[in-house]
Amino acid sequence: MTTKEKIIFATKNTGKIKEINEIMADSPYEVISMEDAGIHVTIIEDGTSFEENAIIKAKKVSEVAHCIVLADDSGLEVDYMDKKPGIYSARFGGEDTPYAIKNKMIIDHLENVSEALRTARFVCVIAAVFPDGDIRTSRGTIEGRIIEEERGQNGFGYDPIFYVPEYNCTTAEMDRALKNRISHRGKALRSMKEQLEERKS
Ligand SMILES: O=c1nc[nH]c2c1ncn2[C@H]1C[C@H](O)[C@@H](COP(=O)(O)OP(=O)(O)OP(=O)(O)O)O1
Ligand SMILES: [Mg+2]
Repeated sequence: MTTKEKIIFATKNTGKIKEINEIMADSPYEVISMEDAGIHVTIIEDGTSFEENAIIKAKKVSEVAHCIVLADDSGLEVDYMDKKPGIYSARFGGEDTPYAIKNKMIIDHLENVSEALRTARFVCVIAAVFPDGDIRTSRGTIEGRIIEEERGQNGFGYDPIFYVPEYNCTTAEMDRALKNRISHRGKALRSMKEQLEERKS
C-alpha cells in the first residue's frame, strides 16, 4: 500500500471542503481539513486582496503544521456594486447573517437594473505554503450574472443568485461535478495541482 502525502486545507467552510475533496480526489495527496488535523487557530483575514488573504490563512496554519498547507480565499464581485462584496463576501451584511438574507440584499441592490448590467463573477485564489517557507498562488474565475430570485438548493453561499448563461442555470442548480468542472474553485485548484507537480520535478 502506498500512503499519500498529506496536505492540510486551511478552511472552516464545509461547502468548500466538499468541493475541494472532489476536485483533489485524483491527486497524489490526501487532503485533510484543519479540523481533522486537530488545528484550531483564529485567522484574521486583514489582507487587501484575495491573494493576501489566502496567503494569510495558509501561513497561519503552516506555523503549526509540518506539511504543505493550502488555503482558499474567494468571493463574489458584482460589477454594478463596484465589484463588492469581493474580499468582504463572507462579512457582507454580517458574518453570521444567513445567506438567504445576504442574497436578498444583493438582489435588492440590483432592483430594476437591466440584465446587461447585472454581470458578476466568482473569484477564487488558492495559496500554498510549503514547509520550507516557499509560497505559490493560483487564481480562477467564473463569469455570470445576478438573477432576481434565488434558484437551486445545491452548493453554498451566493450560489442561488449566480446564474451562468452557458448552462442556463445557477451554480446552486448544478450538480457538484459540473460546478467543479467550470467553477472558480475548480480552475484555481487544478492550476495549483499542476504547480505542486512542477515543484516536485
Ligand atoms: O463557490 C461559491 N459559491 C457561493 N459562494 C461562494 C463560493 N465561493 C466563495 N463564495 C462566497 C462565500 C463567502 O461569502 C465568501 C468566501 O469567503 P472566505 O473568507 O474565502 O471563506 P469562509 O470565511 O467561508 O471560509 P474560510 O475563510 O475558513 O476558508 O465567498
Ligand atoms: Mg473567511
